[in-house]
Amino acid sequence: MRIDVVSIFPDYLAPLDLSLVGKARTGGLLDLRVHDLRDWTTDRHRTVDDTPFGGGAGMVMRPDVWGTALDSVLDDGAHLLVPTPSGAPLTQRTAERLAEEQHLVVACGRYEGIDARVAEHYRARPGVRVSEFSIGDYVLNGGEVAALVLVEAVARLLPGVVGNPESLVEESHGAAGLLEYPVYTKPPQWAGLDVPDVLLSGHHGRIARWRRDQALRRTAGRRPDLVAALDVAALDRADLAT
Ligand SMILES: N#Cc1c(-c2ccc3ccn(Cc4ccccn4)c3c2)n[nH]c1N
Repeated sequence: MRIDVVSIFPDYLAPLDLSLVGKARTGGLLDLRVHDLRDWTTDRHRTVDDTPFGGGAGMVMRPDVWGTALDSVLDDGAHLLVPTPSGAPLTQRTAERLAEEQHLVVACGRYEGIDARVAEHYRARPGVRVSEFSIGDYVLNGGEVAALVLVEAVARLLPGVVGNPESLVEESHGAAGLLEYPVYTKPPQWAGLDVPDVLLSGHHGRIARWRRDQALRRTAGRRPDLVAALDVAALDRADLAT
């Protein structure tokens, strides 16, 4: 998979040189290219923004600079992803679908956002899909943090990136749509607190049922919205697998 990220702060994406994503890059599993939007400016001041039509506070990113940049990195079949507070929620299901694709291009806006004609222009281009997404109901200063989130959420799903693929199934928002159960490790006693006895029992069936019960309780308590969407069939399949 190839992912291009375009930003006026390319150093913001430096953490993608680290850990699993960094290993995926050096191992050839992920071709990640980070670009400075200002490389496509033509004026002495390398200007990327201007005042908004219709007035209002802040500045808007110019469509012409973005158009030159995206024409340079987009190819047929690419999926243009634009982080924005007004975007569709980025979910695990979205990440799973994106991990199946060949080429993602993430356009990181700043200021009050990117001129709306940019997304409109590329939606009209045959062979290019455009998705505006959001990583949560809070306001950030730009799209770079969202790009970090998206790249990590997608890269970890690529074959060979995570050591034990089975770990991708049980985690929060995994196949059954439940939040993850609580996890414990040594020492068995810490700060006057014990590990639940069932986890020391060696009885795999009981452990699996306890974990599913804990996941259900957590999901009902913290994310009642997910309970309504629970895939009971997937839950039963997960149960049968234990
Ligand atoms: N994903 C995501 C985001 C963003 C986000 C993404 C891109 C940009 C480009 C500029 N800004 C600042 C800004 C502030 C106010 C109104 C418009 N724009 C961004 C914010 N905020 N919160 C999320 N979950």
